[in-house]
Amino acid sequence: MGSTGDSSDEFDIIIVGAGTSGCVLVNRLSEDPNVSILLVEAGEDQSADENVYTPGLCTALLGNDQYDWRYTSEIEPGINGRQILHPRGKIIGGTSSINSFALIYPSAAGMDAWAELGNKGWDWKSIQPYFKKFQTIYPPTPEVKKDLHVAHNDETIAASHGPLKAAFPPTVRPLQKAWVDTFRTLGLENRSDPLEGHALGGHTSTCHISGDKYERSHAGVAFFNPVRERKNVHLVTGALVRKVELEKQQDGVLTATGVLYSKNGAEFQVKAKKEVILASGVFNTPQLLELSGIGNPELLQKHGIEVKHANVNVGENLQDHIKAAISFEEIDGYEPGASVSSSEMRASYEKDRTGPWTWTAHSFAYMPLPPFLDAAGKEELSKVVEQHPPSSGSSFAKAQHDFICKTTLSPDQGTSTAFQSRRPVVPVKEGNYITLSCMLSYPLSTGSSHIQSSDPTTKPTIHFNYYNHPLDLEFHARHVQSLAKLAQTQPLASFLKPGGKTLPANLDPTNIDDAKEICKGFSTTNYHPCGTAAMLPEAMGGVVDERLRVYGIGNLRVVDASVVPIEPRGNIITTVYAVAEKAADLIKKDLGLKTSG
Ligand SMILES: Cc1cc2nc3c(=O)[nH]c(=O)nc-3n(C[C@H](O)[C@H](O)[C@H](O)COP(=O)(O)OP(=O)(O)OC[C@H]3O[C@@H](n4cnc5c(N)ncnc54)[C@H](O)[C@@H]3O)c2cc1C
Repeated sequence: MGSTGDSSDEFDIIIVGAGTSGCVLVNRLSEDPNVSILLVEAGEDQSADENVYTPGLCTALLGNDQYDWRYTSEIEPGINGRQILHPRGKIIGGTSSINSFALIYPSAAGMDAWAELGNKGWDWKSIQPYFKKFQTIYPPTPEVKKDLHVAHNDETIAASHGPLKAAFPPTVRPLQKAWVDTFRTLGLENRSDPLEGHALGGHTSTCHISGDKYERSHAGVAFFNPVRERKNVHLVTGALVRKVELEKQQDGVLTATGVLYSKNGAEFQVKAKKEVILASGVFNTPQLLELSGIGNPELLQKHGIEVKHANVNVGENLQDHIKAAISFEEIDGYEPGASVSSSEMRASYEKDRTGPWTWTAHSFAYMPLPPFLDAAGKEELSKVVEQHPPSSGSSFAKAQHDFICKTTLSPDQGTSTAFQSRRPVVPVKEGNYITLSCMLSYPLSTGSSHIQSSDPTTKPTIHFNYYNHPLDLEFHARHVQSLAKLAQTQPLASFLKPGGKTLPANLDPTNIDDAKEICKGFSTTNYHPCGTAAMLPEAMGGVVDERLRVYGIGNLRVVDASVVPIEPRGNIITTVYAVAEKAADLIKKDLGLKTSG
């Protein structure tokens, strides 16, 4: 690995952010030994830290300055004025190094909707191969395969051949089995390989945990470590990029020529001969664009930043997956794991990678709404949709609205991702609970993330506008009602105490108004913000084109969750990896880079 930090340094490509996307890019682009790449990361390499690599210790990472940027939303009127904490990884591997491991997949219809917005080459058929390219899936044991009715095709597992390691749980707990069996009772067992884009119903997800050592497989260990010794790869950590340098070229095109970063109190200017790529994440990427003079002129002028290129779309279109939950008191005597002390858990994990610290349970479902409604409920849902046309006249809002409403009315499309966990939805003094959650897959509400100062160390102002679009609350409350039905279905029902308590107390989810109160009063983020530098035609709200080039600027791209125009159905990281893999191919082609293998 080469040295950096010298103000005279010059590279072919500078990637800002060694996070989920940045690590994929440096791995793939450095396959060409003739291209020099600098990766600039604000955090440090903490892959050897037990909180990072031990699945069972992952909660220690959140809200801790050592690993987390610790963002917070502004007051959100739609959720009773609450503010929501938004962790983001400040560490090699970025948010993949602090997240919750679940690998859930988008729907073919959802990806096709991206293409229909004008993004040529981003339909499901074109992007699907990249979901296999980024990972290697360890096959489940025969017992796990049988008990969990695993739907992943053996061919898919065999064909996955990428750096990220993904695995099924090593053992099956009774509640995990009950989860998939409950969906079988409802006729909603998922029989479709989730990587085929048509999954529907209950299943157990894989996690990005290595199936041999039971350690977190994050972008840093999977994508960056194998290439860090390449002579053309250069890394600087603890370095905050303050802005992208832009210069007008002889042909009149405003072009990215490098970045300015600070480290240990000193500033460094580094040049990029070919490209600067922002992979800094959903809040920091728009912040860097704005600090560099690309954004809404009014906002930039307010903060004394020279307007280099006006684009009011920068930092807009922020979307997130919000989740609501109900907790049910569990039967007496079912408390798996509760009898094992943390010193015992540590001992078994350290000795031979066994015990509860190896895994975090991931019982998921791609939940359609209509199968949980009776005839009157379906009719009512259709009426609700008719009463709420697109909220603004923009062509993006109309296209987004049409796609989401059509999908929500379909019995064959999962429009919430449901899962079970053990943490009660509100803190309780006593009792054991099973919590069923549902995350609204396709939100219509959009918000923004913008600078509030020209100082790069000041956090941006983040507004999600949760439930700002009335249909989000209508749809989400009905999904909450589905959870109540799920809880009454066997075998899950047999784990819940008959007549036991439910949380939040005094709200009856079978009543739609109470279900809405559960959403407004208790829902929180599922941590998948996206969309702040959206890949869309500029007139529709775009910041980058379908080759992820920033409009109006030469040699500048964005590759991270910011470019996602419409939230994917499931948890977002599989899509982030697939987008980064596809972006690497686009960049190689555009720059004429060689590919190995
Ligand atoms: C608590 C939590 C749990 C989650 N669980 C899941 C899950 O189970 N499944 C799932 O699919 N998704 C999950 N996610 C979401 C998922 O992990 C993220 O969406 C994804 O990792 C984002 O990748 P990215 O490349 O956009 O950005 P990141 O991975 O965040 O990378 C951005 C990088 O840029 C660096 N950076 C930023 N600004 C600068 C700057 N100015 N100078 C230098 N470096 C900079 C950052 O430090 C970081 O390393 C979770 C997220 C959180 C917070």
